[in-house]
Amino acid sequence: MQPLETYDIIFAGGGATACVVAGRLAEADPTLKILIIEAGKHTKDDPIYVQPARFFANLASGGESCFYHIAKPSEALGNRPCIIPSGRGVGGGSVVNMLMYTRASPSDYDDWEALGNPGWSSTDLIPLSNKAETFEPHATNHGSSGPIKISGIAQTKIGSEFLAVAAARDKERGHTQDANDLLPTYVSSETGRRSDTAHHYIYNQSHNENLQVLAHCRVNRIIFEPVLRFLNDRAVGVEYHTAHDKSVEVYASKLVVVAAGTFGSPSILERSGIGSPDLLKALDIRQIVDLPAVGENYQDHNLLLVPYHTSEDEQTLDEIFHGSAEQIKPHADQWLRDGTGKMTSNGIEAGIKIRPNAQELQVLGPLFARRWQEFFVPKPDKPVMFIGTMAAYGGGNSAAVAGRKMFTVGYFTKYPASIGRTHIGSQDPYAPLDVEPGFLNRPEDWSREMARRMGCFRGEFVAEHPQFHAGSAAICGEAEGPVGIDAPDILGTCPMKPRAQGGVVDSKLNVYGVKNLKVADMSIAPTNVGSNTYNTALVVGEKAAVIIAEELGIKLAM
Ligand SMILES: Cc1cc2nc3c(=O)[nH]c(=O)nc-3n(C[C@H](O)[C@H](O)[C@H](O)COP(=O)(O)OP(=O)(O)OC[C@H]3O[C@@H](n4cnc5c(N)ncnc54)[C@H](O)[C@@H]3O)c2cc1C
Repeated sequence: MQPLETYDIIFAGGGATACVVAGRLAEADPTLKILIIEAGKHTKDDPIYVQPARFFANLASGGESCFYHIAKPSEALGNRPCIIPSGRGVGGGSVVNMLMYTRASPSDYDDWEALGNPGWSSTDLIPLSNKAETFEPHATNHGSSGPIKISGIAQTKIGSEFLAVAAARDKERGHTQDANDLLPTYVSSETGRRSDTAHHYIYNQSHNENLQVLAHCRVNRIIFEPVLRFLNDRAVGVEYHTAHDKSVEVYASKLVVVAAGTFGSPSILERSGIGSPDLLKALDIRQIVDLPAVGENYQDHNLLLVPYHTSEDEQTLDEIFHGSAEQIKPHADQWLRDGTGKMTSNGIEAGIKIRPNAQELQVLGPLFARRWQEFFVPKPDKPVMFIGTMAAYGGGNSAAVAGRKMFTVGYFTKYPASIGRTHIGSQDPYAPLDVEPGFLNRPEDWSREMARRMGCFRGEFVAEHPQFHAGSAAICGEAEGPVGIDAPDILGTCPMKPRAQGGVVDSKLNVYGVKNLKVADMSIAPTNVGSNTYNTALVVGEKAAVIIAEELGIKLAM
């Protein structure tokens, strides 16, 4: 790659959303000079990213595919810290995630619009979700020609058994339409490959020399230039550190887009002097904009992965998730031969987005009842939880799978009432962040059980079942050590709202108080969505591309 002297647009961060925006703009106008600066490595054609079933071992390895943010210990988690991963590498979360396909509830986007964001309603955004996808399972109201391929070929029977139990034993349950079935995945049935944004929006345009990606480079701050004295500052470039820790400045004539994700984007803004005056003063950073909402409003889904034993004749993915190179080889060989078999699967084959029945509401008590009445009753498309199966052991104790086959049930709360924050603790772009996710701070955030009724059930893997205080349905156990409880569907730390109501960007994604600076990633989501968040990242990316193309007078493909 021959570096250019200046660029038209620079992306600070090259994750799921950035690749969509940059790829769409480059495709529409190949003369546009675009630079993506990404902290992680290139991911092109690397088996750990493109072979779907390798996602688990890749995450469990604790390697360089993710940032692992260690939060401050909190009372609600028994004074333990929790660890929250976020994607790292070209494609960000889209190359490392669990490949589960679910969509936001329409009312989620309508809530965004109602917060003062014209053009962000479900009527505006669902067509953009369709534009991004080719949805292979037969369904109405989905896309049929987008770059992201969605399929759903079950490799085990565990998902269908789970759905059979739900249908037969839980007749009173409330649920929403998406998802309430076998679960689609971000996998192409034609190739068996993961459908991430790096390969499907960026690497497929490697012939375009004006679309450049710098991997292993960490953006430190935005460079500003005053427009006029006393007037807003204008973003003109970024300063980044190379893998060899050399500091480099690079300039953009039209726009800088911060797209470093829910943790990365507020950090870059704060290091650039945009944030709370108290924090900036304490860290000796020159204030560009007084914007105290930066880094606040952190939201996620709470997830518990609860493992069970199953019978030895059951098909599971344990040999790929936890197996030796020798055990994995036949599956990798089959995948290389014709893109089929267990290597194409994430093992997460069924799920239900559930709402409680009248009896459960009684059990859940008055605190949740208030949240139910105020938040869930007026929006019948919002689930309280997602419950789904994984046809493998979903924990990190390798002894668990020695000689026993396992399955796991995942319990996600979709709209936790608890809200947290993330801020920088120093000017150093490599320093750990001060993260307070707020998990379970509010007692309305709760859980539910099904696995013991499934035919494949052969007992709990007790060591990893949550231990509750007597009489409590919502407090985490008192065991020592860190706890994994986030989904990690992280969002909200640079929310799109009016400035006076705690916003960081306006509905055109412009950062308040400066010019030529936008944020485009899941940090702009002002409120939570009732789905895993990759789909919403695609939507934000497609919408950002439309906004930027309109402003630059570029015609985008519809
Ligand atoms: C482990 C995991 C599992 C998930 N499973 C699912 C799932 O099954 N289904 C689903 O729908 N969603 C899932 N998600 C969520 C989904 O992947 C995210 O919502 C999505 O990736 C968010 O996109 P983003 O653009 O906001 O951020 P990201 O994709 O995280 O991109 C941000 C990028 O910015 C880079 N960056 C950060 N700081 C800097 C810096 N200073 N300089 C340069 N680059 C920087 C990062 O390296 C990263 O590549 C999962 C996420 C994770 C992490």
